[in-house]
Amino acid sequence: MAWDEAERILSEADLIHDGQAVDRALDDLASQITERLEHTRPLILGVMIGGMVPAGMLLPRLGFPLQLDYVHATRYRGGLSGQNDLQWRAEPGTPVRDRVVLVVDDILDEGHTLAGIVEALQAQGAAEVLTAVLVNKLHQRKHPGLRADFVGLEVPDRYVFGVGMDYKGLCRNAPGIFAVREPAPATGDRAEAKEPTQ
Ligand SMILES: O=P(O)(O)OC[C@H]1O[C@H](OP(=O)(O)OP(=O)(O)O)[C@H](O)[C@@H]1O
Ligand SMILES: Nc1nc2[nH]cnc2c(=O)[nH]1
Repeated sequence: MAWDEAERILSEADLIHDGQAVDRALDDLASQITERLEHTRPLILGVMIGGMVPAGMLLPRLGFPLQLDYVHATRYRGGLSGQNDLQWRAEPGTPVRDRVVLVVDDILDEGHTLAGIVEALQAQGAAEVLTAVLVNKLHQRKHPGLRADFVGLEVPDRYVFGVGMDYKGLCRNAPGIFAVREPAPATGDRAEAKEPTQ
């Protein structure tokens, strides 16, 4: 575990959304989800590990009958970039056949994790699979056609952590959403960038 490194990264990180913004986003997510799912007796599946924090903050905001369970599927496995394969560590313990299922995760980045989970739940006979993420990362590298049904906040195309999201397995408890500070460009790069174009 990179404890010292994680402390330094947190102290130098840029705050993208503070705790109040996260709370407002969760309120907003909850009202959208309520409008869509309140009469469906849904099965809510938190995606371990990161999804457990936003799922835990979201659930008390949902005032209708629902059932909670989890799946554990991971692509990053403590690293800062995703592997090609989605590793399943726990399939849902509750049968999903004929159920309306809401998958709750912390972040939609390239979308391979959510796509793999949605595909598995559909293959298991779920009646409908919806997805909710606390944050959506803005870039053009998404798994084709992948969008979350409910999105709390947008984040820039940087490595982010906090509210469930980790930095090398740590910092998931940071109370807002932070982005790892990017190193300043090398002097040579800067000089090159300033070079006038002919
Ligand atoms: O959209 P993608 O590019 O597929 O990435 C998003 C996934 O990455 C993180 O999981 P990770 O594999 O790091 O596991 P964790 O929940 O244990 O942090 C996060 O919790 C999402 O599940
Ligand atoms: N913690 C964290 N996990 C991710 N999984 C995919 N993208 C990210 C990210 O930016 N931060």
